[in-house]
Amino acid sequence: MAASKLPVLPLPHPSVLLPGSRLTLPVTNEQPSPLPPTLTTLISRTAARLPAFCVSFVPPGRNSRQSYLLTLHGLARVRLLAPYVPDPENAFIPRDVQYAPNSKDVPSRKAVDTFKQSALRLLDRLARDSGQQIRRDGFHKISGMLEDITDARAAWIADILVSTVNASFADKLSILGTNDAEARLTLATEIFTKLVSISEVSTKIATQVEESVYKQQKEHFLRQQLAAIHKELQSLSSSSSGALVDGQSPSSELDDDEQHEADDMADLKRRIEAMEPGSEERKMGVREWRRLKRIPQGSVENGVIRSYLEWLTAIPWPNSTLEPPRTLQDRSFLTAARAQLDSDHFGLEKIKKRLIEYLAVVRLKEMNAERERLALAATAASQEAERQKALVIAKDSVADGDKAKAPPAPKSRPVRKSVKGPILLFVGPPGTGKTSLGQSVAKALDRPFQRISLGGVRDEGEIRGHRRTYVASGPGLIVQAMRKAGRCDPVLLLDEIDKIGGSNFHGDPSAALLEVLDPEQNHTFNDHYINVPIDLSQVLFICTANSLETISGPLLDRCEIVQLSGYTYDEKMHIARRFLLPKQLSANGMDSDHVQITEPALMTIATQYTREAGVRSLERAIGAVVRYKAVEWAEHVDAEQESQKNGDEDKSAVERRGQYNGVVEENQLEAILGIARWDGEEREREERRGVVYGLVVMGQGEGGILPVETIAVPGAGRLKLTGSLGEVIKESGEIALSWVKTHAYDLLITTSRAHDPLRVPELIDIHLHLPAGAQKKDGPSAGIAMVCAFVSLLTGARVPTNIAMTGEITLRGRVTPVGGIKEKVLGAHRAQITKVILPWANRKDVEHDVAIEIRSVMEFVFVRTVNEALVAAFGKNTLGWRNGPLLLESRL
Ligand SMILES: Nc1ncnc2c1ncn2[C@@H]1O[C@H](COP(=O)(O)OP(=O)(O)OP(=O)(O)O)[C@@H](O)[C@H]1O
Repeated sequence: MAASKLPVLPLPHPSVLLPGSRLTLPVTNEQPSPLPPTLTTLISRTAARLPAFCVSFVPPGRNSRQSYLLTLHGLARVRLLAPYVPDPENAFIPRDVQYAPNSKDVPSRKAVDTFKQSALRLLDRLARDSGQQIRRDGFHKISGMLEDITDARAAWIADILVSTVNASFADKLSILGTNDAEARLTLATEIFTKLVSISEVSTKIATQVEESVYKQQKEHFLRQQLAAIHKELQSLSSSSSGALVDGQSPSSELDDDEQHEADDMADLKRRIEAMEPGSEERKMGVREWRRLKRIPQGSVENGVIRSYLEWLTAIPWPNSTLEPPRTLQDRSFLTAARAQLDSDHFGLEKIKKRLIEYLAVVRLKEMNAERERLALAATAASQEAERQKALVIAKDSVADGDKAKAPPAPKSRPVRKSVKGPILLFVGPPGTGKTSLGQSVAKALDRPFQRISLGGVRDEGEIRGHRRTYVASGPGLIVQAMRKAGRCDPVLLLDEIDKIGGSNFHGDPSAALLEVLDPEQNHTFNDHYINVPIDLSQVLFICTANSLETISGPLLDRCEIVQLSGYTYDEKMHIARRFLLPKQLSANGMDSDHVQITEPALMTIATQYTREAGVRSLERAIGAVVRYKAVEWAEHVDAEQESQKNGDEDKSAVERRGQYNGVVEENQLEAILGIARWDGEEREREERRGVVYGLVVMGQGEGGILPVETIAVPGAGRLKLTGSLGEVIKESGEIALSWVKTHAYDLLITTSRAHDPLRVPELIDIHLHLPAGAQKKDGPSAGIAMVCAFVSLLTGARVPTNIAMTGEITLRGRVTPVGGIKEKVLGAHRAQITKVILPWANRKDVEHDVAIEIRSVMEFVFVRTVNEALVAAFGKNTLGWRNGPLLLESRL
């Protein structure tokens, strides 16, 4: 390593001079500024034998403010032996340096090849990215040189390339500090690869930005053009129509898009301004309005915000100025409510009584709340007066130079207290008037009524709305109903809450419903779309369900259950005459002069064309009859008019069609409604061995009869149960069979107490089936029916088909009470059962719930034990009791 002395010139940051490359710096006449020494590169044209770089000066032109240009040419690598300390006296004193040894090793082929590849790729990229032809040519020239270069010269060209390609300061420094040729090539390869990828990424980003800008510009440009075309067309059409209609241009509502757009926006703005100052909803409205103004019209985002604002401003937000309906304050409120309920519904006395109690509670609460409101308003008014007084004093004192503080303004939005009673839940079969009772309550309270159907709702979002990030998102059912109601205190009927889905991967709709119904939470109900807490505390919720089984415990907990059962035929007759027929007549443009349905005809419609607990099918059938008569009437009127037109001679048209007769008789029903659906069913119900009729309440809450069928088949002494039975009903079957087996000897089925009737005299299986297999059945109430069926099968005695029964049994042979007595008895009555066997403990239910007209036409036998049930079912002397039936007490 050769040592020498050379003068040192510090370069300004971030210049680095590499061997083989050139650097031009401006130099002023003044003293050089103390720039931080970056690299010690040596200078001397005269003093050194092996100079590190050559210099050339370009003197300034005539303008003396121009500086000299100093061009430096790098020659070799040298190391400064002592730290550089600038000497203010003499900037160019020679210092001790050491030349880097001349690397004799030729770098490996592989290193040279990869270096060349990376360098060529980089040069190619730079040439492509470069805007100037001259620079592009320069890069191509270097590429050409690079391809011809020898391996020994590769490291030399690496130095030149690194200083040419805009490498970073750190990279240039590390190249300068690496003397070994192979190491330098590897380093240069890394630098070039890095630069290529940086260039690729920045080109990509630049292209994307360019594209989006281009798109926006294009959209803007096209919109401008479109507007200009519209304008041009408008002026054309107005000038041409002006020529036609005396200077007046008829404008269609479809023409003036821009005007309507402006009107809509102004309307939206007005609605936001009308929101209560300082409220959450107003803040949100203002925020979104500002966003809307920033986003170009016609863009997707613009539409999304617009429809959000439409919703936000359409919700009836609680307002302190909203007056509660005066109806509640009226002294005759309860009498009027009673009259309303009576005018809308027949019967339902207990339910109406309960509703009147409910309305009385609502009224009391409202009156209390009103009193509190008045007291609050009085306090607020006196506070305001105080404030005004204080304000005047404060102003005076400010005028006097005294900086007294003005008293704070009172808080906005006084909260209106909730005035609702408990949440009512109407439970009962379809068509029993649950929805229409809700409507009557709303009418009585003089509030808007909205019905929300929850049947089949599986997605929480349907109740709570979907977040605005979803495509085509919108608010949930509650907010939709509130908007339609248009007031913050409507009556909302949540229909079919028993059909709402539970927790699944779409969330938990019933949990959302819980929040809606919970008075503790519903003053801040959160709809995901609206995203501002909504106060539902003024809403009166009424729920309906067909059965209570599928309603979750917490939901039931919040509700007060009001049970509606089916109607008797007698009630149906009244409802049909007083409500359904007049409703259908007016719906079909007829009146009672034109259609009269006779009493027997109406009864036939109710008994043979419909078999339901409610009156919906009955209403439909009556509607069909009325429509049929409406067609006849219309034809008759046409024929009359025709004859009048043709003069009196031509009466044949009317005669041809016959005279119109508005009376509907029983014998015309088949022509109008078709063959009766239930006719003859009773005849099918023939007495059979092993078949007994039980009483059930079905999924819709409707009572009816269900045959319990048994047969004996060759087998292994087992019981087989079919008919989509649940666990409880299966166990009931086992208990019934065990009881029969235990008493087989007493019932003369076997000849010894030790014999099993399923094994002696023959080995058999008993198959018990409950038809209507598609319907899931469960519950213990078929116990006595099963015992009777087994006894009938094994003894051959039969139970008459006019008898039906229900009751749970214990292993000791006791009959215990069951539920749904009213529905079951009504169902039995509809099915023309005349004798019903029921548990003794259910006497009170019959007494309280079953209408007197039903009790008077049906026989009720209340039994305490299975023995009594058997006597009631088979008759006193049918079964051959070994020791007399009443002596038979269970031995268990
Ligand atoms: N007691 C009654 N008096 C007069 N009309 C009645 C009575 N009960 C039901 N209706 C009429 O029967 C029709 C069906 O009643 P509604 O729609 O209220 O049944 P629902 O119990 O709500 O049935 P669903 O469970 O299917 O919703 C309505 O037109 C209603 O006015």
